[in-house]
Amino acid sequence: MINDALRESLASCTQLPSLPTAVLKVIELAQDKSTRLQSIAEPLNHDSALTARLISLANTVFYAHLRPADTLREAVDRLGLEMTVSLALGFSLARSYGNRQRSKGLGLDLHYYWQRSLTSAIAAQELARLLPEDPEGASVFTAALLQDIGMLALDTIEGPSYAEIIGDLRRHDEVGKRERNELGADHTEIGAWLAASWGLSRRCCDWIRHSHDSPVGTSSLSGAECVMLSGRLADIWLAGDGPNTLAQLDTWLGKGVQREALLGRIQERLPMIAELLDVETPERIDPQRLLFAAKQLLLERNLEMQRNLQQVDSELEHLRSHNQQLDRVARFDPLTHLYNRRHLTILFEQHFADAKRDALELSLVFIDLDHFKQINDLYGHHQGDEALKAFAELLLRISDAGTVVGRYGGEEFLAVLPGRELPEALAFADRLCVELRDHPLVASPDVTLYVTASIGIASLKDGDFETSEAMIQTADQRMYLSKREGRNRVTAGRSHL
Ligand SMILES: Nc1nc2c(ncn2[C@@H]2O[C@H](COP(=O)(O)OP(=O)(O)OP(=O)(O)O)[C@@H](O)[C@H]2O)c(=O)[nH]1
Repeated sequence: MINDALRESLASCTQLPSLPTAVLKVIELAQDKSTRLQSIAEPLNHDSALTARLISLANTVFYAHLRPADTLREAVDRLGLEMTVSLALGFSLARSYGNRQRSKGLGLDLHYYWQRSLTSAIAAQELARLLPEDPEGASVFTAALLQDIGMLALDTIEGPSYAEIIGDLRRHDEVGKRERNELGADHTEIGAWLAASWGLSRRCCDWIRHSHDSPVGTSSLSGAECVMLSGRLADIWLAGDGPNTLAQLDTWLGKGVQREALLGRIQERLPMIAELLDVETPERIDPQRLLFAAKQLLLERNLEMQRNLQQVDSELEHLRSHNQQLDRVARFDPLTHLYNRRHLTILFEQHFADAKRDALELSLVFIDLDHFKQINDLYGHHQGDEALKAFAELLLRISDAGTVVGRYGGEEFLAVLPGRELPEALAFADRLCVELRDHPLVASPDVTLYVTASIGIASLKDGDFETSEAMIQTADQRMYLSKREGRNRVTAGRSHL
């Protein structure tokens, strides 16, 4: 979108790039389907310089006939309607705009500008010719030739500051970005607007507007896409980094396009159109060498990408293992490797909710080791730790697959028995007490350590608990009762409270 201020400047500017009446007339005639090819020649006949150029162009090898064309009518006949219009247009603009600006010695490098425009135009047309269906080569020629015409308009409005704003002409992608930032619109929009004001077809204006977009990348290119790629192809000659430009183009050109043939044909045609527009032919390139260098570049990039991918893979692996570690820290007790209090509570809440919903049994065994402070005091903290670890192993050993055990606090443990009633929970607690009685928790050459436990049991059916916390609290109170009554015992059910 062109902003209001810019639109006003464009509307009030009397010096915008313009076309002679004869060329405007030709454009108008060309829009009319009933126009006979020959009537196109009439308005142009008065422009002797243009006439001479068109005739000489029509006699080049590209439009070769047995007999040379002597008149403009014959030249138009050979060149065809669109091509005549295109060349008349380019010639008139290059003639008037090029000279004026060069004499001032300010602003845009017009010589470079016209070299790029004409190379683009030829590139678009040659690209279109290589495709299985030619999307009207002459039309793409016009749109590609005029794709940057908006730059001339912006240069006229902004004066010498325009060249400063857009910076290095060789970095064409940057030009559009800078125009949008600094002036509120880029030259493709202005160019489309200008082309519409000259009466060029809607399709041509659209192609100019989208000339700097990227192709969508389907198997074959459209006319619009030939125009989109034309400036980038021109940069192979003009931006000073052919292999890189060619490598960037590679994916868009696709398999169907013979690159060497394409570059060769563009190069062959450059001198003749350069002469018509009165600019120097861009320096020749060696397509074969350039393609080889581009291929090397692509290979290097491929390798670089593979290296990056490998790095990303190993970083991902590292993150994954770090996450696993974090997950372990969040769920497990570092000393005993049993579930920690937080995770144990979550799991119990889930079992409690399931049991409530499906009217299932659920029992909870609250275990507190007896006189643990004394163990630490007598044998040292390290032996205390060993005892806790051994107790955790014992818990796991006597638990079946459905039982969930964890460390609830310092020397407190919980066993959650889903689907189990009070008698089964009692059996579990008794087994635990028997194991503790019969086997020392620590048996090293220095220490033999027997530990007892005080246990409280709560079963869902027996308690009518509203919440999981209430059930834990009851089991805890019953464990406390076991302590009060002399430790090393199990308390379960109401009768014990
Ligand atoms: N070695 C070791 N000791 C711990 C750990 N966590 C808690 N303890 C100790 O466990 C002891 C618990 O002491 P108390 O709450 O007084 O209970 P108790 O000595 O077991 O006595 P009762 O519970 O009344 O039988 C404290 O001395 C804590 O330091 C641990 O990870 N390692």
